[in-house]
Amino acid sequence: MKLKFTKMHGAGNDFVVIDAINQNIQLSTELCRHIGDRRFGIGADQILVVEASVTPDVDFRYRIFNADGGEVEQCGNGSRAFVRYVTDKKLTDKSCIRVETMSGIIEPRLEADGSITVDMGAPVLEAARVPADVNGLVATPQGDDLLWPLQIGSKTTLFSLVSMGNPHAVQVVDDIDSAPVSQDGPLIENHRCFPKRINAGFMQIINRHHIRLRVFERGAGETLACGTGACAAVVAGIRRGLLDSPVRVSARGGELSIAWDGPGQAVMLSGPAVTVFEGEINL
Ligand SMILES: N[C@@H](CCC[C@H](N)C(=O)O)C(=O)O
Repeated sequence: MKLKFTKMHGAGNDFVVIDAINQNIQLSTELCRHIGDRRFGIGADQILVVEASVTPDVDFRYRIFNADGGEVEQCGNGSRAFVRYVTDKKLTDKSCIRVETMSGIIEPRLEADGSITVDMGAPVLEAARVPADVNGLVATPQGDDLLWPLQIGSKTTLFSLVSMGNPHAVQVVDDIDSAPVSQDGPLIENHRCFPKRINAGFMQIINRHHIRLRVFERGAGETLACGTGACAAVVAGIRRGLLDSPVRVSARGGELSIAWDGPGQAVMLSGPAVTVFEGEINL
């Protein structure tokens, strides 16, 4: 079988995007792993699948698979790539579209200047709903925020737990370049407190409107940028009184911008979405 695809990225977080409206494709875990493989397949952090929605008033269904083949709830950078894709492929002529994901509806908007802003919905801040099993742990109150002390290797680290539809554990570090991302990332991702595993964010605060961020993503390893990770880090930083909206997020692969007005409000994510090439793969 031949499958047409488009290779895209958002701030270096790269995707294989597949049109499942005009192509008949059944994606298995194995197939996603093969497509995501950088040596034997095409190579990507995530595989994004564009489907028609069956829900009234919703334009598309958007499915997200990590490079390890697991289907996940949300992908912020992918949602911008999704909009660029459906617009360029003329699958819609709307500038504001409603997209169904595993974790609910998101509303990305194509701005007049070509940039894309996504209403990512309100963050979930209760640890149990992230989900995290923190029974027995003592949370550290900081204002109205809670920091959870987790044993990572031989040390105890304080984490903010945030769900943007997908789970994030965010810690503040002094220096992002020397942060133990590759060493601690897998330990955090697979920590026994996180029944669905977790994305591990390492945030360095530059000033109240600017952070540097690295994310060890669940199912993909460290990526050059993580959109939901940027949302989660900014939400955590604002709740701890360390940041003010809007916040510029410098990732290794590019810049994102996050705005959030506080609990119960939607997080707005802006950033680039770029098409790299089109191709066809024999499967
Ligand atoms: N790169 C993404 C997040 C993709 C999913 C994540 N790895 C997970 O497993 O939750 C983004 O830009 O948000």
